[in-house]
Order: sequence, then C-alpha cells, then structure tokens
Amino acid sequence: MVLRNKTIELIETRLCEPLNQHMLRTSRLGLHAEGLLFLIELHQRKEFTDGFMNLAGYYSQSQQQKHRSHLITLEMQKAVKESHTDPLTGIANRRAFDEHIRDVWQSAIADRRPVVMFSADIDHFKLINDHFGHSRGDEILIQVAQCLDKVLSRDNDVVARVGGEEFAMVLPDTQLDGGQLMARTAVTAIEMLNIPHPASLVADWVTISLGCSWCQPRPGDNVTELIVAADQALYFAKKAGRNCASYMDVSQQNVALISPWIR
Ligand SMILES: Nc1nc2c(ncn2[C@@H]2O[C@H](COP(=O)(O)OP(=O)(O)OP(=O)(O)O)[C@@H](O)[C@H]2O)c(=O)[nH]1
Repeated sequence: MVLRNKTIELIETRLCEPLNQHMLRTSRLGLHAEGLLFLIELHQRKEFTDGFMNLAGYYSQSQQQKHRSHLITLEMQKAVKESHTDPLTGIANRRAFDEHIRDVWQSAIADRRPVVMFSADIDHFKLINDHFGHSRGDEILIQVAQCLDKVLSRDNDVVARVGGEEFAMVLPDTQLDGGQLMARTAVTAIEMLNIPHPASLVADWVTISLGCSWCQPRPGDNVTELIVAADQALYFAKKAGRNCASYMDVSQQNVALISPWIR
C-alpha cells in the first residue's frame, strides 16, 4: 500500500539500513491524518545527477506493518482511556473532568449556552471507613459513583471522581432550574440506594451533600469561577446540615447564593 498526502507527522525513525549499494530502507513511526499511528517503510534510491546525490523514494506498508500499526493504535487508545478513568469506580477521573469542563465552557461561550456544574461529597464518609472498614468504604464509593452516573445520563454530562469521596459533574446546555432539579434528583437517588450508615450523624443511610453552580458564560469569562462556585455551594450545603443541595448563580458581575434545598 502506498500512502500519499495522508501523513501529518512522522514521530520517529526506527531503523535506517542500506538494502544494497543504491537503495536505502528506513522504518518510521508516523501519525495519520485520521489520528491513527502507523508503521511505514520509506524506500529511497540514490541517484547521482551532475555529481550530486539525490534520494528519490516512496513509502510503503506491508500487511505485517498494517497489523502492527493497528495494535499500536489500540494500545494507545487503551492508555488514553486508562489515564482518564478512575480505577476504583470506573467513572472519569479528575484529569478527564478538567479537560471536559474546559471544552464544555468554550462551546458554551461560542454557542451562548448555559452550563451547570455539581460538586458532591459523601457525608461523614470517614465514619463509614471507621465503622465498616476501608474495603466496605470502597464498595460504597463504587455504588455512589454508579448511581450518579446513571442519574446524569445525557450524552454530554460527565460524572467524575475527583478526590477520595468527592465527585464533580458537568451538565452542558442546562439552565439553573434544570440544574436545581437534577441536583435534588441526585441527592434523592443516593438516599434511595438505602445503603446503611449507622455511624452517620445525618441519617441511618448513606447521603451526599451537593453544591450546584450555574453560569451563562461570555467571551473572556473563566471556567474557574464556575468550579470555585460549585465548591462554595458544597460548603454551604454541608453547613446547612448535609443531605441537601445548595446553589450559586455565577452571573456576569456577582455570585449569588440561592437558598439551599433541604431534605
Ligand atoms: N474507603 C476509601 N476511603 C477513602 C478513599 N479516599 C479517601 N477516603 C477516606 O475518605 C474520608 C474523607 O473524610 P473527611 O474528608 O473527613 O470527610 P467526611 O468524613 O466525609 O465528612 P464530611 O465531608 O464533612 O461529611 C477519609 O477518611 C479518607 O481516608 C478511598 O479510595 N477509599
């Protein structure tokens, strides 16, 4: 197979050897225009014109190289996926979340659409570990992560584990009232899992507190404002008694705290 005008980058030269007196063979690792990695061979012939040496050549790819290229691409995709996944819960990790929310923010500015972010935290999680042990704590983290992931199931919603018992969520194209509704749904869904938490100071089952921030960003606005506001809202939810949601409106000039929703 001969590739023409498809290479956008040659990443490295792996091997360069003379085939005979006139031919040179070079193995290269490249990146295709479609984002696939490939192994390829460059065959070059030495030609002498007017005492100068020219190298005329062509690229080719054998079946074996094609197969190997495919394997490299799969390995790379797997590595990218792993670097964006929380190994315990299987949901997105902080890195994936940070990348995603920045993309969402840019699209929201371009399309003049609103964005909602949640910051959530399991209430008195330390007491779960103390009472049941760390491995039961891990199981509960998985259950909570899966539940939040199910609740926020639109294509572009992302639920991530961003700390020990901390979760962050981004809901693109969502108005404040829609965010408030989803916040209440998420808090209620965790309660309805009915996971015993006899040591909790809030209820006999596992609960979460949730901070929700909302913004309709404009060019020049910084996504950090939305993230900080969600964390502040979470702080207020904890202060308001836990097992509840609190909201921040990150409007153009000021950040306003809206009354929390208490269970
Ligand atoms: N089982 C388990 N525990 C974890 C993991 N990561 C962090 N933790 C624990 O999570 C607990 C967090 O405790 P705190 O930050 O005090 O918060 P909390 O007890 O949930 O209290 P509030 O947030 O104020 O309701 C600590 O005891 C950590 O050891 C983990 O991966 N697995």
